[in-house]
Amino acid sequence: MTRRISLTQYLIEQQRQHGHIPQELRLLIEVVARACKRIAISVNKGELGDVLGTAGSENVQGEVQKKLDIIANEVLIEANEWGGHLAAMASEEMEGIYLVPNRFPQGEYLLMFDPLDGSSNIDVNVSIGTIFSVLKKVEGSKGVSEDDFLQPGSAQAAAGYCVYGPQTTLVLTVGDGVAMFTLDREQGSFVLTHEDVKIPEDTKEFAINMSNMRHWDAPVKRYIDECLAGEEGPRGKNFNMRWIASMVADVHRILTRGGVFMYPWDKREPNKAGKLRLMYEANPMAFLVEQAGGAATNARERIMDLKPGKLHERVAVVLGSKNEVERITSYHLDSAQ
Ligand SMILES: O=P(O)(O)OC[C@H]1O[C@](O)(COP(=O)(O)O)[C@@H](O)[C@@H]1O
Ligand SMILES: [Mg+2]
Ligand SMILES: [Mg+2]
Repeated sequence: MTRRISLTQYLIEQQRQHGHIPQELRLLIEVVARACKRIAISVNKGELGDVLGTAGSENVQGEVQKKLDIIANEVLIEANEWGGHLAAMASEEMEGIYLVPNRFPQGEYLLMFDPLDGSSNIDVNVSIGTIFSVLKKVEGSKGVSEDDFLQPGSAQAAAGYCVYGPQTTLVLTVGDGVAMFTLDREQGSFVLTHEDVKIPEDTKEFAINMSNMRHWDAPVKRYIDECLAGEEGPRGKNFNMRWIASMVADVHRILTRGGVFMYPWDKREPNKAGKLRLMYEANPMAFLVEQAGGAATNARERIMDLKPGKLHERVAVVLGSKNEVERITSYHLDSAQ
């Protein structure tokens, strides 16, 4: 039975008893959680809050922005800029980094986020989320520039997401396993509902957008063909498939019952490494998945070892149940020889 303590109590334990996090990081995470509560309120209002539909603008990646993409971005910035623990922020929805203005207290941390993940699901009332990643400014560096953000995922001090689904659930790691907190709307607080989350090493469930099959690379096709062959095929077991098209919701299912998620490189845009973004989608999810005993690669290398070249860098993603991720990665490495 999981202890029913609040996010605040959990973080105080992490700070005081286990010495895993400094006070500034605890307070920063609490501010992010408060922002997620505000976003959850907007998400829940839907049509009534005039938050659905497009905003009529494009982000730096050339994607049409939804109203909620912009609302969630503003909520996260407003909540965090006066917190006093941050030097700068970066977001999917902003081209450059956002320096905390001088009128606010300055801190040592850098916060990155995908304010609203699963944008195509907003208007159809399907689970969406917010993904975040926390880094520390490199010691001794004066001021803050984009270069300060370009650290590998292994340097993350904390990472998590909040999924706005049938329940609003915040999932967090500070490098000491993964914990899940469900929002108690009456109390207005996140309550611990799963501690020490573990992803089973094996699975019979995969997640991939099958409509891209004709664009895949041979090792991806080989892996999925083998899954589809079921009991009669080389795997000797039947596989199930799920694709929610919100990475947050797909990863949440994997953290809950296992599975493998893939958004591989494909031939549609051969010059891009993948669709998903390294710094504020792949790295935080990789940190969570590894902390839960799973694995995360770009089909060849560990995602958290990659040294980012730019803020909005893209990456191929294979994550989830360890043995399955290792299999897919080995198919890619074999084909390169
Ligand atoms: O529509 P597709 O190509 O299946 O892509 C779905 C993927 O795109 C994303 O929605 C991208 O995230 P954003 O909504 O933040 O741009 C992922 O959450 C999801 O896994
Ligand atoms: Mg996203
Ligand atoms: Mg987004």
